[in-house]
Amino acid sequence: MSDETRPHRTAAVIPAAGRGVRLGPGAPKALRALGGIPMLVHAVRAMARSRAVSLVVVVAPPDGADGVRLLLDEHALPDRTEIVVVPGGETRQESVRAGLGALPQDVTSVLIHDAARPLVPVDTVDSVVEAVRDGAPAVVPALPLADTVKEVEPGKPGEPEPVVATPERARLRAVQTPQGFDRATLVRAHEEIAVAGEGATDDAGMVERLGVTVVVVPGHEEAFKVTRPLDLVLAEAVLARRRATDAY
Ligand SMILES: Nc1ccn([C@@H]2O[C@H](COP(=O)(O)OP(=O)(O)OP(=O)(O)O)[C@@H](O)[C@H]2O)c(=O)n1
Ligand SMILES: C[C@](O)(CO)[C@H](O)COP(=O)(O)O
Repeated sequence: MSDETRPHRTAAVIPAAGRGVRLGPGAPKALRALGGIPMLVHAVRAMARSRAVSLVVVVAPPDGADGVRLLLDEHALPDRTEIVVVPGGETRQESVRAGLGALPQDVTSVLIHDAARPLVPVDTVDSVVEAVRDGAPAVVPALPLADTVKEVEPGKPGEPEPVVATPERARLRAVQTPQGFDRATLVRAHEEIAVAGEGATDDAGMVERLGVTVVVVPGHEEAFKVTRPLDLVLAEAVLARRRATDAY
């Protein structure tokens, strides 16, 4: 079967194996409550809300896959979406690779979505899926920046850092997830691109290093990443507003 006639199947991989150090002490971030429900459950529901996504692979903390499976079984999730749980790794990149390894043969495109972005709207998910299905090998949702950004020469902790450049803000975008990929392209990036230390901060960056074009579609303010304590305050407020106005 040629690529044009092969049926599309889209899966989402949710890396959820991080500790959440910047959020402060407590359970792994993905398991912390947002509106009384673990952040991970919100993220799985956000992917499952897209009719294009028929499989979600959750990448759990390395020693927590059984616990995450039990937790997901306790919450209502759509029957039409298959959910698989695998253990993750020490870096985000290792965790994503573990998720990719769990995909069945028939999956043609993959979304990688942070558990830490629990409130991404379904329209954002669908616009990423659509761009991949239309032929883009790599797609990221993104927003223009409100702040001016400086490039600095990192110095010693506590010392002022010299500014080396001010990139033109109009050309910058803050990138979110889900990031969508042609499966073969993303797998190749994870096989060929080695990133030292903490690993790559996003998957699209690895695909860029292959020399493959990554395109941007509009992101959404509510797809923000819960990273620090103030983000959790904002997420609770957004969720409370949704619950008051939607059947959420
Ligand atoms: N070894 C890791 C590290 C991160 N992640 C996941 O990657 C996403 C984005 O990472 P981030 O927001 O940085 O989460 P943490 O690594 O948990 O945060 P921190 O850096 O504050 O510890 C999260 O859903 C996180 O669970 C992962 O699956 N495996
Ligand atoms: C993938 C990502 O969410 C895109 O903005 C981001 O790079 C993740 O970074 P983190 O430091 O691992 O949270």
